[in-house]
Amino acid sequence: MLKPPPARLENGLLLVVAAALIDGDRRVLVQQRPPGKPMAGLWEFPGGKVDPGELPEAALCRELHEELGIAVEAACLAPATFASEALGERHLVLLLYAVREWSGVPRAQHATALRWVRPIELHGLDMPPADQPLIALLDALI
Ligand SMILES: Nc1nc2c([nH]c(=O)n2[C@@H]2O[C@H](COP(=O)(O)OP(=O)(O)OP(=O)(O)O)[C@@H](O)[C@H]2O)c(=O)[nH]1
Repeated sequence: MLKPPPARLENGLLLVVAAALIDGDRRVLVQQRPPGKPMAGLWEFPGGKVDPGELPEAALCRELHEELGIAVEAACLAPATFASEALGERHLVLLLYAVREWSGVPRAQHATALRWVRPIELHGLDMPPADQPLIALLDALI
């Protein structure tokens, strides 16, 4: 079945939601983008594009279930920060939520690998350009 195109705001912005899953040791979960996808090999926060007509929080709960096999209540998504960055010919707006409660054990469903890292370690990972400004903010947040 053909997937509907991702949500674009009227002005052409591409809306993406992502989660900083934070565990009891102040570590955050990142996943490695698989081969065949744009930016393959880079580490990112789990998440994805918001579908047409979908609320951002519903999209993120859906993506976390699809990508990690975990269940997250929308009420457990705490707005953390955002990124705004040119992405090829488009412009990406990425909403990052902090998540401290979920059900299940995160396991990579599509990603090449998962890693739990301290915020300081994010500086040493290859991440998409949009994520760079998020790293220092996360350090302060966690
Ligand atoms: N999930 C996620 N996407 C990010 C991050 N940083 C960043 O630039 N992006 C970009 O945001 C877009 C998200 O698209 P995606 O391909 O992961 O979305 P998706 O899961 O809906 O994939 P699909 O289109 O294959 O179904 C990509 O262009 C990705 O490179 C990040 O930290 N997490």
